[in-house]
Amino acid sequence: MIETRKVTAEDLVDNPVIAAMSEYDHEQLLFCNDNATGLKAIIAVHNTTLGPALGGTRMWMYNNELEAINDVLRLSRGMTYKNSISGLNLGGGKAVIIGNSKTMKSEALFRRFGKFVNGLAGRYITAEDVGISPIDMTWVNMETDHVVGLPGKSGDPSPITALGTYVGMKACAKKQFGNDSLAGKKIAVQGVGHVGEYLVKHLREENAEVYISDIDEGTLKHVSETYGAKVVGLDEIYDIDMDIYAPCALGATVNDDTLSRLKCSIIAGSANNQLANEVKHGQAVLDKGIIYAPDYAINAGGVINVYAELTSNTSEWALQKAEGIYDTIYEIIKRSTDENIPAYAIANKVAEERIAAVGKVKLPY
Ligand SMILES: NC(=O)c1ccc[n+]([C@@H]2O[C@H](COP(=O)([O-])OP(=O)(O)OC[C@H]3O[C@@H](n4cnc5c(N)ncnc54)[C@H](O)[C@@H]3O)[C@@H](O)[C@H]2O)c1
Repeated sequence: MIETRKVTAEDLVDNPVIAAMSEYDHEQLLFCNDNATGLKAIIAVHNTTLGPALGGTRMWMYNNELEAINDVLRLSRGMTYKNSISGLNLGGGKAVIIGNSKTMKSEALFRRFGKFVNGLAGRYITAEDVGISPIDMTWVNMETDHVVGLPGKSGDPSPITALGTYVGMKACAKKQFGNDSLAGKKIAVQGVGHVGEYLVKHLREENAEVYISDIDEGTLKHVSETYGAKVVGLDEIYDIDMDIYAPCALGATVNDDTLSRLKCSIIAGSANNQLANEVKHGQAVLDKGIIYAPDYAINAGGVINVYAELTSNTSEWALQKAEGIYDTIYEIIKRSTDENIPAYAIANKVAEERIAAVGKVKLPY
């Protein structure tokens, strides 16, 4: 997670939006409006030093423009860090469509959005995010080639995200326990949806003792029976005796309350924005001697998957690249321990260092 100071109503009175962009060095913010289709969207290009800005499009009923601006600025910056730390030749971008994803979708709206994306001539490449389905992206694709993750292309990113999370967890085990075996380790996986289920499969194949929770009873029963994982309550999961906590559902589950209860010595999962407050809880985790695998580094399998599609690499290449998350996480947590600096801050530094180094030999895209 990359925290950004939120733009306030006062900022917008005293300063133009561009001042908010300059705070975290965003390159471009494109406001898109089309009365005929009802499209209201914002595309943010944060940084293109490493390559074209890639990041998904989110459709959300924001309460006001300020919320949408804040979200797109924060998310696009996060993509710059994720793409950089993953060693991809991609910058960071994101788009938000302001509207109700249940009632406002149409072919015309997404084709109009696709025209706006196309107008950026490849500086921004879009993909699915919250509120967007594959069919929506096929409509976008009718107007622009700058789309990834289309049906029939690189496919479901969840298995590769789970693989990256699994190997990242093993890297944490190596640092914390002296070897990377997860056999016999007590691991609590919160949320056994697309990524969580594949992760449980890897863990059970290595004979870890796996505990699971999920709000969906059917999913819980399926995963428990298929892999022999033990079901625990939604809140109980924070209190059980465990070695590793793997958040794979919600953000902000590492917070004041849970940190006073968690008995684990590793936090490694696929969920985005795991630390409720990056600075406060990143430091608290370090102080408690817990190894934390920064979320955007450990869950980068999905973006690696679409990068393979973009660069015409094979799925084997993507799998191999995702296995490299082991080394990425190990380097971050080793530096975190050696320098006594929270892991999230080290991850940010590593991402920034790569951008600065490559920036010396390359003009922005
Ligand atoms: N799918 C990917 O490739 C990918 C890539 C990067 C990051 N992520 C992140 O990983 C997480 C999981 O993604 P996913 O694709 O598996 O999503 P998903 O929706 O398929 O699975 C999430 C699961 O969490 C469950 N859940 C919701 N609230 C819960 C709660 N309070 N307690 C326990 N379980 C709860 C849901 O019922 C669901 O089964 C998300 O945070 C997502 O943003 C996913």
